Amino acid sequence: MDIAKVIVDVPVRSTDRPFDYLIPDSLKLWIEVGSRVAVPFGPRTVQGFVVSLESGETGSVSRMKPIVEVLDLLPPLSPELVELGDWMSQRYACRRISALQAMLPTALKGKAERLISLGDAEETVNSPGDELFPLFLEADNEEQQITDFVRRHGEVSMKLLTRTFPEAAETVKFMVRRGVLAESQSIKDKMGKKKLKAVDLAIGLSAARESLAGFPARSARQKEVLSFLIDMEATLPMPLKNVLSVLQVTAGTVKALEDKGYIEISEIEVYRDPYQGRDFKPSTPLPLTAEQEVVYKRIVGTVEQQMHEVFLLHGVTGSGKTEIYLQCIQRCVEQGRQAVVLVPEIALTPQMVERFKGRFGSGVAVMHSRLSVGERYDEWRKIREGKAMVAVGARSAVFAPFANLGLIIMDEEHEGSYKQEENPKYHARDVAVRRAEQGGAVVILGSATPSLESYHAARSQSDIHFSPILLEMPSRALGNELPKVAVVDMRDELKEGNRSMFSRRLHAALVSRLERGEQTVLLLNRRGFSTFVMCRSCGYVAGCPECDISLTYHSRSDNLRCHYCGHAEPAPKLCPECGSEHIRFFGTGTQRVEEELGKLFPGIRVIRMDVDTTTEKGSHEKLLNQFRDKKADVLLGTQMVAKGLDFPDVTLVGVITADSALNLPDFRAAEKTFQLLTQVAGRAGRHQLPGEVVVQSYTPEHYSIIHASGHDYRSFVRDELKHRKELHYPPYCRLILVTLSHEQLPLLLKLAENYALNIQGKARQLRWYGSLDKLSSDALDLLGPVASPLPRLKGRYRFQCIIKWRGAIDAIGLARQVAEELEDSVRDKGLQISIDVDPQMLM
Ligand SMILES: Nc1ncnc2c1ncn2[C@@H]1O[C@H](COP(=O)(O)OP(=O)(O)OP(=O)(O)O)[C@@H](O)[C@H]1O
Ligand SMILES: [Zn+2]
Repeated sequence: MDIAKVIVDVPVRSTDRPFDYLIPDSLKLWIEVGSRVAVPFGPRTVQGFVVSLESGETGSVSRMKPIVEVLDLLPPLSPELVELGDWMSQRYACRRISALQAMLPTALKGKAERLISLGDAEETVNSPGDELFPLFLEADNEEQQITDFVRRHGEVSMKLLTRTFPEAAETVKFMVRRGVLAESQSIKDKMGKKKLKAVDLAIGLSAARESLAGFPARSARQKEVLSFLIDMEATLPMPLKNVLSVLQVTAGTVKALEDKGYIEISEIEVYRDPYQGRDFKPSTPLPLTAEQEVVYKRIVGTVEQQMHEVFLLHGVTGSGKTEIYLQCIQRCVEQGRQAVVLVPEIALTPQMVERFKGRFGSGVAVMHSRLSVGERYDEWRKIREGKAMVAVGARSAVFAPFANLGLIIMDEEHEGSYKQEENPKYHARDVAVRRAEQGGAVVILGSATPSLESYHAARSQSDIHFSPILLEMPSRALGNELPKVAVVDMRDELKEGNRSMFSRRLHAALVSRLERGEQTVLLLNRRGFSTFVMCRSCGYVAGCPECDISLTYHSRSDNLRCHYCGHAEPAPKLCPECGSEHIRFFGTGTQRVEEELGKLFPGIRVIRMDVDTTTEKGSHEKLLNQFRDKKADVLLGTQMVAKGLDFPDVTLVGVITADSALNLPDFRAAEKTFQLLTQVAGRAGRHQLPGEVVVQSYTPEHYSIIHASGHDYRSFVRDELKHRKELHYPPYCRLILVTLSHEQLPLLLKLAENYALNIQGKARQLRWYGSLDKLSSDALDLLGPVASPLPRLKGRYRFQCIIKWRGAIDAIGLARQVAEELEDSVRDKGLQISIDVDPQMLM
């Protein structure tokens, strides 16, 4: 094998294919499928990934450029992941490089760096013993200083060189041209490995013991260090800073011991552990309930056979799904295979992590966005280097580089956050199923409210995505009832003169919890709300000058911000349109609810959890711990409070407005409302004390609210599927959202119409175009073009088309092909086309 096919990191469409490179003999041992390499590309050196190896004919090989270097000892990608990347690029109409990069931690997004070393000319002049000619090394000669500096380092980055010699750029260029210095390029990672000075014994243990006697009183401190190291022999090498802090000695003392040859100080590589110093309460497997036992047996049988299968575990809140996950993982690990647990980002609570770390200890790697770049890199390396058996993480953990993955669990599988909204726009559920198929692994999709796509696929064995086996757990593990849910019609409250955001029912329920010392969770469904600024006199609404959406008021900084482009401006005191002072902030923010609570219940202790109070690292955990330790009566928050919490003293859950999201232009609005209400209701009464739920609504007659209050998933599914079928929405077809954007509106309009016409024309030729009414047939339909719900973003106008399709046709390929043809046909590079396959948001 002397040719490597490489996908290069150059973000244009024309490079979205493998390029051939020669593998130099010196690198033959190191290059595998999945290796990350530096390769020449035009005048530059870029990063790339080896996707296959071939032997070439002599003629073609001689013209190829060689690979410059291999960037890692272990290839960061496995052949399996490379193949998965290939699949993703077709499934999501994305570039292969972006699929591969999505699999790796940010730390490995290497960028080219200019390196300077000694050139041939310099070596012939100076190398025959320049110590013989000290006079030539005059320090005031800039060229000579630079040469010396480069010689001392062997190779230096241009960055370091210009930092040391600020005026050097011109001189270096001149020297490179004369061949005195040579320039090359290499790839430098964003983040290096963390190294630490560590102390170890340099002589044998018994020799060290004997030498203790030889220390005079003057070196008593050194003796102390040495005898300490002898005692701690089992944990050597030990970080130097620990020795210094434990013994309160200076670095000089330790250095003196090193000079005498007793010990050695060297650099060791350490993992940055985000959970360092934390004790997790060890847990052991619980005896399973009868319901759990049936489900466990069914899944674990397949795990033991190492076969591929997808299970949809529909278990009500508190049914003990997590215990099933834990025991299945245990079986998987006992077989020498590894497991991935996916949880939605906001459900990645410390409580969740604790349950896995408590069972599997340090064999658990945790990956989520709150970790620093370095921490994430090190958790990833723990997996790659075989030091972890279980990975718990948000959506991208589906790419955890395990060598022999046996089980992928996706908790709360219905969550929209499993879909990535930037390129590559993948859904972790589909990627998980595909990855498990490749490697003969089991997938468990767990939820109290499965997505309609998964549930429908399980029941009808439809071929839209995959065909999971449905397993159900209808009762709670601890035997207690699901909480009673009361729905309050807020229109009646208003009619009867209650203008507060709390209904009388919720108010009374809160009072009784405060009296009994029990706890309450309050949910403010913020989807669909915004705290925008409006003038009560003229109706002016403050909007973003770039994006055509209203600005959001942030009270902390007293300014207005655009959530799409980041534009910020001071909050106005007077209306810029009419000059009126009656310009106010609208919408119900968590802060306003908190203020209201304070007024209604003096002395009430509230913990507010939302994006504002959880920006700092660890703040989420701190707030939850305070609540668990009963330092507050009420936990008030957005969606964050709805998931995964399991606190024994929570007996009341209140939902301030259940239906705020029902009117969004989103065909999943009812499903999301139902899911959120069911999830949050499930936080109440999970242990001994019975729970109560109060849901406030302006449309209590809506079926999503009625069925959520009855904990009636099946009826909800029945009603919702009826709508989906009538209106041709998933799961009865699939969608592709195509968004075209350009700075010039008239041109964009023309291009968007072209796009739609071309799709329709081609579909007609292929005999795909037609009605989606006939359920069984291949069909494709196109809606639009229409202005996007966000018609302008960052100064660009946006139009969208929605492709609806069904059957065994390559609609994704068509959407992509037509987009590329359109891009090629316009010379103007200002056109951008984004393709979102199976979109979660139609915005
Ligand atoms: N077999 C068992 N024996 C005793 N207690 C159990 C058992 N299984 C689960 N539990 C307990 O029941 C409670 C609910 O379980 P768990 O949190 O796993 O439910 P869940 O299905 O994941 O719920 P949710 O979907 O609401 O997050 C927990 O306190 C858990 O410790
Ligand atoms: Zn904006």
